[in-house]
Amino acid sequence: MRREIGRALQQVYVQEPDGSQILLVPHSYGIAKVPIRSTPGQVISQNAGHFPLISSSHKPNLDKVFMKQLFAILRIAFPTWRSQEAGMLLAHNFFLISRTVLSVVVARLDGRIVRDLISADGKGFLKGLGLWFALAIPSTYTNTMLRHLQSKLALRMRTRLTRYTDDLYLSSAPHLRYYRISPEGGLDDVEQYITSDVASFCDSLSGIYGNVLKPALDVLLFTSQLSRTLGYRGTALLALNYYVTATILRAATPAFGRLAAVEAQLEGEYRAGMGRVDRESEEIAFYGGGKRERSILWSAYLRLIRHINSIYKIRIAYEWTEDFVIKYLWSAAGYCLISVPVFLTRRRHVGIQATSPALKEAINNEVANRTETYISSRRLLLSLADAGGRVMYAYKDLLELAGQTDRLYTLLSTLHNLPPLPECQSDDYSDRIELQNVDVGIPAPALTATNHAKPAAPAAATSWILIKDISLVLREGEHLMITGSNGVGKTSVARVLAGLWAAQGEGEVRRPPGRQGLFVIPQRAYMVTGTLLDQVIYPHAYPEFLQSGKTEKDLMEILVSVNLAYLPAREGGWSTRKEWRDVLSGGEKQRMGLARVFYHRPKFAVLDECTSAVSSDVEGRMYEHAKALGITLITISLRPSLMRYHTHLLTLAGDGTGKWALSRIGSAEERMGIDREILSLKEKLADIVRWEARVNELNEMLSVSVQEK
Ligand SMILES: Nc1ncnc2c1ncn2[C@@H]1O[C@H](COP(=O)(O)OP(=O)(O)OP(=O)(O)O)[C@@H](O)[C@H]1O
Repeated sequence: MRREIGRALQQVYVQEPDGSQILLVPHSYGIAKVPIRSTPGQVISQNAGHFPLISSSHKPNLDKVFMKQLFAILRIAFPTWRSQEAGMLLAHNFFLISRTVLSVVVARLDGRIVRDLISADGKGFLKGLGLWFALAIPSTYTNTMLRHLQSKLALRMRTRLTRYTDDLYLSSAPHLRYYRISPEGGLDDVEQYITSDVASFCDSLSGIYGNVLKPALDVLLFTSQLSRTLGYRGTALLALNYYVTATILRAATPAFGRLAAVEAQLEGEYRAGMGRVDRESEEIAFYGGGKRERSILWSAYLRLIRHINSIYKIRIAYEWTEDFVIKYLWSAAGYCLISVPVFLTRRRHVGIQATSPALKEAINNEVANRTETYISSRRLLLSLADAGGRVMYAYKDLLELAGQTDRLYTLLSTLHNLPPLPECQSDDYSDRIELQNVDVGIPAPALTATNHAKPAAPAAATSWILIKDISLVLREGEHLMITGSNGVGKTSVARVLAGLWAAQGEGEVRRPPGRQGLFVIPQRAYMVTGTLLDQVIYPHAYPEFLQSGKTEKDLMEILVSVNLAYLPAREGGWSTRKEWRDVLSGGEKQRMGLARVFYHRPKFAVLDECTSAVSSDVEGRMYEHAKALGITLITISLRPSLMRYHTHLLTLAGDGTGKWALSRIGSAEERMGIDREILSLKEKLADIVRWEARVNELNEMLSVSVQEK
């Protein structure tokens, strides 16, 4: 079984002919097969209309905006009335109603048992007791099922929302929302939204459903039952009681929605800080930055607990009022209401001396009946007080739900509203890359009206242009080197080529389609979670590797070409799982990047300073190998030694003017220029010998004058 689990971990999923996938998830010493169908683009664009951006001045509350937000999210959580979730909701409703009906029956039975007891009716008493036990079975089962269905419903909703959010967030081509949500969407700490906020929204919503619907149902049913015995005056008093209570509590309720949203945001900031330390632990350790990081984390943590503490303080006054109103005001109202029929509608017989046996029995019957009415009414009133109390308590929960809804809505509306990236991949350009009058610039934030809990840092409304009006055509076999000083925009050119940033201005970018057309190895080496094999084939997964027809032997040849042939033997084989980010050295990670290029064999490969830590002899061999495989290279580098592997040179000015120059490497003019530079450098080197002799002379003169003194 362990081997099977290992294979499932390696395999990850099975591709189905209809395009869906079956995920293989190790679960309880077995493998669960979970079918996954990604959300169709049509559904996403249909939903987009329900997620307009909300003004940043809106504060979460129980208002129209909340209802709109909630319904927009519910469309995703309950896509059709035939879904499993809808079935669960139906079952939940059934149990909710059953429980209320059972409570009424139990209250009536309670009165009956006491009546039989008072009137010494042994047979009736035993029958009542039998019924009591018979009712206990469905009552307790109903309670258990309610709790179970509530948790299941929360989990189902979470799964639906997580799948949808993941599809929207991670569906790579063409919109790259995971890459753009922070800089362009202005939303930070997205992991908190997707993991924690989705879960707490679902828990709250499914809890609220039971917490509001059931007591509300109880209140209606109990009130209608009680009105029979209370009469119209009692019922009117009951309604007045509800009104007064709701008014007092509404006035005393703080803005729980906003408080909940801010708490989630602070939680996210603290969590992101922890994640950063984990990710960058080695760099921090080299700098000895533990103390500094601790103070940053502590300040984030203190902000969080101060906020939670202030919520607790605010709650004291609120909960005090709540308890006073619900426990004491309601009980007092209950006593008054029960007394209404006793004092006002019935004559008082108790205490009258009965003379005849018939009158005595009549009085006894009346006392028994009144006791029955009293017991039933009291039980109903107690249940009513309890249900009403829970409706009132739920007000606070509803406000908190409004805060959580607002957070989730903000995530979904930001994801839906990110403007699409312009299409730059085309089959017509399968053998070349073309830039026509393109301005390369840092994209400006695209969304301004979102309701982020934290106001976004002021950012430029328009994009900042780094390189102006660039035009070039690069055909297969023409290797381009891009150079220029730091921060001039070399990587930004790669971003535009890869479609991560839209071209600014009127210009157009055209490139061959897909990963096979253009493959970028970024500056920072990225290691994926998984096996050693997964590192080489990334972003392919194992099923795609199998489909590609390549074998482990091919992978071994690739590792030989990047001087990493020792890895499989050293690490215990291709299926070894490790934290590769920490295991491999900087240079090894960079070589792994090149191994990926050799595996995918794209037409064009952008190598962004991705050999800076590789020794130059190995670097040269890797460049030659790439060219031999027919890969056209676009290298971003500051190392002149790499120029010899390229045919064209793009130099970015770096003087803030956005100017650039494209030249052929190896042309006569280029060589003459280089020769001239070498000559002038040699002359300068010859001067150094003369200068050194002169420095020695001067030093000697200086020491002589010191001695003379
Ligand atoms: N997402 C971003 N938001 C804001 N500014 C950015 C962003 N990405 C890059 N920049 C800025 O754009 C400029 C160009 O960045 P780029 O990464 O293209 O530089 P580079 O020429 O590759 O530099 P280096 O040689 O140091 O790698 C830099 O000043 C950088 O600070």
